[in-house]
Amino acid sequence: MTRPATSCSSSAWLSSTDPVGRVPGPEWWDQAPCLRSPLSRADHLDKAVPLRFTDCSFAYRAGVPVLDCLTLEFPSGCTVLLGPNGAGKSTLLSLGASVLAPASGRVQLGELSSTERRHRSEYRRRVGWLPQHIKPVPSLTVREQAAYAGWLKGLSKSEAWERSAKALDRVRLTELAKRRSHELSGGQMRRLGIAQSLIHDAQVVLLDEPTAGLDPVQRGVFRELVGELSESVSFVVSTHQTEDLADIYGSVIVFDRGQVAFQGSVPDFFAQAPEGIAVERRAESAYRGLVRGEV
Ligand SMILES: Nc1ncnc2c1ncn2[C@@H]1O[C@H](COP(=O)(O)OP(=O)(O)OP(=O)(O)O)[C@@H](O)[C@H]1O
Repeated sequence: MTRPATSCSSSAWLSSTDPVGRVPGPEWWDQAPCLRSPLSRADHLDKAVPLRFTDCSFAYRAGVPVLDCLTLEFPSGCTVLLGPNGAGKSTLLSLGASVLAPASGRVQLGELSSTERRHRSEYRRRVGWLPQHIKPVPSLTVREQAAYAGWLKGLSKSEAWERSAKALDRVRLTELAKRRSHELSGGQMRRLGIAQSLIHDAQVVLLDEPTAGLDPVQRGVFRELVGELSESVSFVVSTHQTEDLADIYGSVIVFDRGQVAFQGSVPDFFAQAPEGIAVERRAESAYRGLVRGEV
């Protein structure tokens, strides 16, 4: 591996020749050596590539399926994924991120398969993912951790370092860039996770409860960020927060017990609520009518 450009050389992370060996990372970073290969410009030309699940089945334990022959295509644009606890939303996003592999069926981004060995690194470069539980990488600063995520997704070290500044700015973490990431609060850590998932210009970004623990101002920042990026990136956002649905998303998927209970536009979703329900209660009412609840 080549050394980074000069402007970056003061950073401990950038001066290491093998950051993968030096830093024990969160689960998706542990796969770094097989993920890492240089990005080309052409990778991001065609943004509107559908993420598709075809006849997908998955179980953590034999005989207890979380997904059973699920077929689902996420539309381009911003999609909100709703569903009760245990419905399988995180599992679905982990399969979409290729952190988990289906027992049968296919997960594809366009023509790329998440499980075919020859497609895997390309697939992972095109998909950004914020897991539900994001961990600090010991000894790295906030900016180093963001840059490290970009490097693992195929950016050069110097490019990852440059882009990390923009990514942190987007989530309003610039002031904390030099702090060790393990010193961040839960909400700040979440914002770092969002920055990491955006740093390499993925085509599809999967965010698992990105606004959990964020204060109202930071939820507003998230809303603006998604609005700003959604012309060039497709988002799938799993959340339990339905208040600002119409302000952020174009489509809604309600997931219940591993199956799609509803898929459609935001107005179609609101139309599921009984007539006469106040505007501010329509999303909650529509949701309640569609799900059977926790398993
Ligand atoms: N690592 C695991 N090992 C065994 N079972 C698991 C594991 N992770 C999730 N499950 C089970 O799989 C099912 C789906 O869980 P999942 O986390 O995907 O749901 P979810 O919709 O994201 O829930 P929540 O809204 O509470 O985050 C649940 O029954 C859960 O108990």
